[in-house]
Amino acid sequence: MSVSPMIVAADCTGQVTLVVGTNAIGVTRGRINGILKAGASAVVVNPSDGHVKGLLGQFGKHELFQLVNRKFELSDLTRLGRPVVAKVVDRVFVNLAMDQWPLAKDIYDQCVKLRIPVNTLQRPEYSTFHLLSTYTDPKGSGLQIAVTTNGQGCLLANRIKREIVSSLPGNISEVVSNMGSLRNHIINEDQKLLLQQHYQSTSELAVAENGWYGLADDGWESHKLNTLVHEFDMTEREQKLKRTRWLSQVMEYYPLSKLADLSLEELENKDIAVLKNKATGKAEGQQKGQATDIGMRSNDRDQKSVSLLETQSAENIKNSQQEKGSISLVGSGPGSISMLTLGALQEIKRADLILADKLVPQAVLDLIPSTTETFIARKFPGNAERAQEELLEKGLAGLENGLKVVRLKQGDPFIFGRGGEEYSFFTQHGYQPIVLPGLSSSLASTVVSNIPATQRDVADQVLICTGTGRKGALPVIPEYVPTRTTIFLMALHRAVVLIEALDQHNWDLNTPAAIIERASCKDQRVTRTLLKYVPEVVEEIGSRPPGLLVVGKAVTALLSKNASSFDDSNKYSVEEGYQTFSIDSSLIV
Ligand SMILES: O=C(O)CCc1c2[nH]c(c1CC(=O)O)Cc1[nH]c(c(CC(=O)O)c1CCC(=O)O)Cc1[nH]c(c(CC(=O)O)c1CCC(=O)O)Cc1[nH]c(c(CCC(=O)O)c1CC(=O)O)C2
Ligand SMILES: C[S@@+](CC[C@H](N)C(=O)[O-])C[C@H]1O[C@@H](n2cnc3c(N)ncnc32)[C@H](O)[C@@H]1O
Repeated sequence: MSVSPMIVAADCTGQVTLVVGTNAIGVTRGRINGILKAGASAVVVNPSDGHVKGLLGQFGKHELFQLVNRKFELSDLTRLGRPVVAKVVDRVFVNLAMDQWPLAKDIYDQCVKLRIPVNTLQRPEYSTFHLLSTYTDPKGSGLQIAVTTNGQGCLLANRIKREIVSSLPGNISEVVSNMGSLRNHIINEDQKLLLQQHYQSTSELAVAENGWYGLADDGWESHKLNTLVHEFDMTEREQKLKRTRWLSQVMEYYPLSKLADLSLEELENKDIAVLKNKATGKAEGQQKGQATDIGMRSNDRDQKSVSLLETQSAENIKNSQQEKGSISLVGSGPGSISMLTLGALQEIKRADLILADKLVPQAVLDLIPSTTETFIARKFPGNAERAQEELLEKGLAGLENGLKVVRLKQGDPFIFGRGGEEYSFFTQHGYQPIVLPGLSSSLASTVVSNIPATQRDVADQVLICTGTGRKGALPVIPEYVPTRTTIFLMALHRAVVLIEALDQHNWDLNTPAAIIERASCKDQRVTRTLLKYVPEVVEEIGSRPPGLLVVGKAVTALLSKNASSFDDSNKYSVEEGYQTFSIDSSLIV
């Protein structure tokens, strides 16, 4: 297995960092700056020279900066440090000229012996750690982004870091600050209360795995994100942890830029979370159903603040009292907008009211005109049924007010999308829904993962099956057919019980399997393995929802022999990313 250095965020508060030499003064200044910003003392050991004057001018007044004006001695490593660690320094940067490499090697050898982390400029062989190209949010939200190419060139790392930072929403600082304060508030309120209640009656305080938060963080361990919660008979603990769980779901699923506005009461409110533009009614001069330019909409969407949980604007209701509304159930495909049908695109443009699945990704949501009321169902574990009811009620209210209502569903409406139920609901209320098919993730995910769902001499049939039935029940387990490709949806959060059930029904556990997450999205991940390893692999790689499980020989049919042989010493392979081709925006009118 290839080795990659461990990337950590080291808390250096109060530590002592030695800087030996001031060669490459620009780098030295950067090092000192970084040390001081991390709350550590920077002790520069260097005989007087021009650089020293400049350094004193820049850092001399900083209480954590110290200059030792003399040649370096090895004993500095064990006498300039903190008394609490017997004066051994905590970290060393060596910035000596190339002709002083013997001293650099001596320092390195001594640091290794004393277990002091050491970085020697331009000498990775004399370094036990290296710095990364780092972005720190200047607004102080706490967000930091670090990139390393591990020796392939710091300029490249800098360029990649800039690309990543520029791809973030403009309000990312507010997103991080807001979500951080919500999380701390909830943990301090809910979990502390539970901790007190829970531990007043038991002696479990001693139980090792309960850290400060006191409770297993099922909200934060990603593979447990979708653990089943029995909606109508939650335990007191589940009730109290509901806000924690919903916060982790919102962090995982909601458009990033919208998290800056999420408020505490919106995590408590049983109603549907909404993404609604504060503007009332339609844009100036825009007639209902008239397509407007996407460029204007997308700018508006970023500039206008968006609030959650508001009812339909009075303007919309006034404008449409006189007409009978219409409803369409629209499949939005697996995620990439290149897989949106033209029909779906047109419905999105012409809707007055959009009721979206939480799984509909931001790329598709961004196509929605900024003046369109948009509601995202909060179908989190433990709230699926209630959110469904509220969504239908909102749809009915819109129809009765004469609106063009679009129920924007993930993938295809009739593949595990409750499309049939919704069709019946609206028909029973006197509205004839139009249903527009979408590319289901079940089949699209095999294509984008190079898995031919059927192929001569490999697979002559395909089965799409749920991993989770009503109230979390297991489905009727299908028979094992060696020439079948089986695609399990809503299955990864319960891989253990599902694979146990397949085993009990004589499935060959050595059948190739693929965990496909966020298919067709930029952060797609395809993990190939064998059926028997799936539960432990799911736990090891964590969850990047939504994801599904494909089982069958087709999983490795297009791979080379050695790329598809898995065993106890090589249990899985991972492919990251999907190079979606860019869509010509002139096609999106
Ligand atoms: O991690 C995973 O493996 C998938 C977890 C996952 C589930 N639902 C989900 C996802 C996708 C996601 O959130 O990423 C998310 C999910 N489940 C469903 C939908 C479609 C919709 O509600 O409009 C959606 C997407 C909703 C949205 O995006 O807003 C539909 C659903 N949930 C369920 C079923 C099966 C059924 O009710 O017969 C069905 C299909 C019904 C049909 O055939 O049309 C049941 C289900 N799915 C699931 C659970 C356990 C967790 C939960 O309570 O939601 C449960 C238990 C329950 O709802 O009672 C798992
Ligand atoms: C309730 S089903 C909705 C299926 C949707 N109607 C369709 O046709 O794709 C939700 C499940 O679809 C799967 N899913 C949806 N989008 C996905 C994606 N982009 N990549 C992988 N799996 C996806 C996951 O298994 C998720 O648990």
